[in-house]
Amino acid sequence: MIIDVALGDRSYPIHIRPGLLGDAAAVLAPLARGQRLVVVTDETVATHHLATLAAGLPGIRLEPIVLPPGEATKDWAHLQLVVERLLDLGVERSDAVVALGGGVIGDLVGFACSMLKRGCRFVQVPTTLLSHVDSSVGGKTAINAAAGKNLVGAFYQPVAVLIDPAVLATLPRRELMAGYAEVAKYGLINDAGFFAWCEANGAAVLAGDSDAQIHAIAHSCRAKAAVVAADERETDDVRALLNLGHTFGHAFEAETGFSSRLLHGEAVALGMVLAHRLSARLGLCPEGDAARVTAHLAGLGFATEARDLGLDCSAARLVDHMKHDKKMSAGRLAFILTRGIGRSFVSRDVELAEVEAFLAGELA
Ligand SMILES: NC(=O)c1ccc[n+]([C@@H]2O[C@H](COP(=O)([O-])OP(=O)(O)OC[C@H]3O[C@@H](n4cnc5c(N)ncnc54)[C@H](O)[C@@H]3O)[C@@H](O)[C@H]2O)c1
Ligand SMILES: O=C(O)C(=O)C[C@@H](O)[C@H](O)[C@H](O)COP(=O)(O)O
Ligand SMILES: [Zn+2]
Repeated sequence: MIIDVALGDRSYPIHIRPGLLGDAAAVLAPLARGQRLVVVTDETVATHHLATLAAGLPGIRLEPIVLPPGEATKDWAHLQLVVERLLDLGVERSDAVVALGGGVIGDLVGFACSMLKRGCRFVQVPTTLLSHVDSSVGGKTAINAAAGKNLVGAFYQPVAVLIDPAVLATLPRRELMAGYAEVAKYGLINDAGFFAWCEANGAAVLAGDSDAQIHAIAHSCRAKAAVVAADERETDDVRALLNLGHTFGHAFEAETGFSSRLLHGEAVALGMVLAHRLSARLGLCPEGDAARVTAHLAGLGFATEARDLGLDCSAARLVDHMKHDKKMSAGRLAFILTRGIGRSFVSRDVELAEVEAFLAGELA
């Protein structure tokens, strides 16, 4: 199956097929200059999947750059390391660098490629559910800064995305769940029917049912491709909806130091619950819808109570993290709220004092 991301002369295909990782020559061989491809990956992904990629590319020499796994790798030091290695390897602008891994590798490598010689091509070969359904598509690339999540980055599109759902067989359940949060997000944003599908099939996705996983991936990629085509640079209050739950989520991630204590998807799951509860408190969303979101995610094993994170911090401190949100403008935060399941919208009417009072209640 191929889904197109329609962006004029920067359009690209998302290929989705079980077994694609070991059979990628048709897409990747034409991108290999001098029969060589540079692949940036992490240690865990290299162990599980690098040999499969290589086996499907006979006659092509892979030059792997292997980084430590985890969110901490999305930092200045590893950005510099990747850029310097790409320069040492003589990567040219017209070369295509392969980002093989989860969202950390995709975000970091995409950003490195955006600046290498003012831009070389890159291919996303995502290996987590989160990167299949979200991070590999749309061209948001970034690293984290001391001040917060994804604060240094660029919009820079890949030339192709290759998704092999079979690689999810080696992904730990906790990581599968983290990706599932971003799947459910598409339903909560603007597709109540898809949220109902998630309620019926979420457990199957997490149990490894390949039909359910492929449906979740394809539906999510189509939804994301449509949003990105409509508002690539998040200027029209369309793409910003993909940030549902992220203003809370990124604050929790910052507070836990971008560590494995709290994964991005786990933070987003809790953040989406809180966005629904805050919307209900503001009289915008039926309490029943907020309860339904909590019930679905809690039923699958997500933490849905901020107080259960064991954070040793005040609501004011979390709001301080939120002040670094990229959706801040003229001192006001654009917050993704909702009128109910599938009815999210961008609000600029939320007072940070109101958010702080709400969070104080959630942490108590
Ligand atoms: N650019 C975007 O639009 C976008 C969207 C959503 C999230 N993100 C970013 O993505 C990052 C999270 O991505 P992630 O959840 O993929 O995390 P990740 O890249 O850290 O991968 C999760 C873990 O799974 C391991 N792994 C990857 N594939 C595997 C496989 N097939 N089998 C076994 N282990 C495997 C990795 O080594 C890592 O330890 C965050 O930094 C987040 O901010 C970006
Ligand atoms: O692609 C987007 O747009 C998103 O917002 C997707 C999010 O899931 C993702 O976490 C993104 O990196 C967050 O973007 P940011 O601009 O808040 O850093
Ligand atoms: Zn996200």
